Amino acid sequence: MTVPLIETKGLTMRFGGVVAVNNVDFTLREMELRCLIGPNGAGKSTFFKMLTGQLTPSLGTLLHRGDSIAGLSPHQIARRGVGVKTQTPNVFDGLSVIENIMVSATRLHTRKMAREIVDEVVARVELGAIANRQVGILSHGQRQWVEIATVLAQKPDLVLLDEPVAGMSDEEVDRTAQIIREINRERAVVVVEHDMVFIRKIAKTVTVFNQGAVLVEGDVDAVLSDQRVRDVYLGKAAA
Ligand SMILES: Nc1ncnc2c1ncn2[C@@H]1O[C@H](COP(=O)(O)OP(=O)(O)OP(=O)(O)O)[C@@H](O)[C@H]1O
Repeated sequence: MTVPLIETKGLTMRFGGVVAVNNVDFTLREMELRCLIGPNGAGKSTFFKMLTGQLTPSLGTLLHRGDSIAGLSPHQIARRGVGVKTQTPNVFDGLSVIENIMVSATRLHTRKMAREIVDEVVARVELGAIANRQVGILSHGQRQWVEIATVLAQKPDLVLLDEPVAGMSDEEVDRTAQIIREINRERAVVVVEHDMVFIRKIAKTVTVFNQGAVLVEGDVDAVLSDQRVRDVYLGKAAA
């Protein structure tokens, strides 16, 4: 049997008396694209932060290619090939697009290799037209794409994206969906997102969280038409 890229068993996170993530079993295969959805407070961000090393699980196992990563720092997890785009901005406004990607690439690679990576990532995310612009003057969508490019510059095998289309226009959402599909040609991707239109554009398999646990998981069409999902989430969120 092949070892999963990520596997959790009984993963649990408590904040005092609040059980934010409760006994979650989750498996992600190499090259998979998985969307995590669920209503506010369902535990998606907490689960995501355990994968990235921002939070240390209270209980349970968390494996990356069979090795425990529970308690490793975000930097150690990044070195294992897990790239993360959080909701918090992580680019330098005063630097150009290329400079930002270079800074990120040189964190994990030699300068010579970083230069090659910058060219590859600029092409992959189609940032050539704005490559020399200062990030501070870019539109919201363009900034998000630069953020994604800085994640790709670390050459991860797994890309974790927390609400990548929040605040984007319809065109920007379309473009982001394209970028994510492109990334998924070579890498596994986990996306936490609220935007159902976007989920339908990119998702194959969806995991629905509710009250800290996995409510249902499966093919996007089956999941989004599941009555239990509609009751907890779509009934309120989708028109
Ligand atoms: N640092 C913290 N301290 C205490 N409680 C927390 C903390 N972080 C999250 N929680 C609680 O854990 C539960 C799950 O929150 P979480 O942010 O993971 O949900 P979510 O599904 O990501 O929600 P949203 O879609 O609103 O981002 C909530 O009840 C939240 O209030």
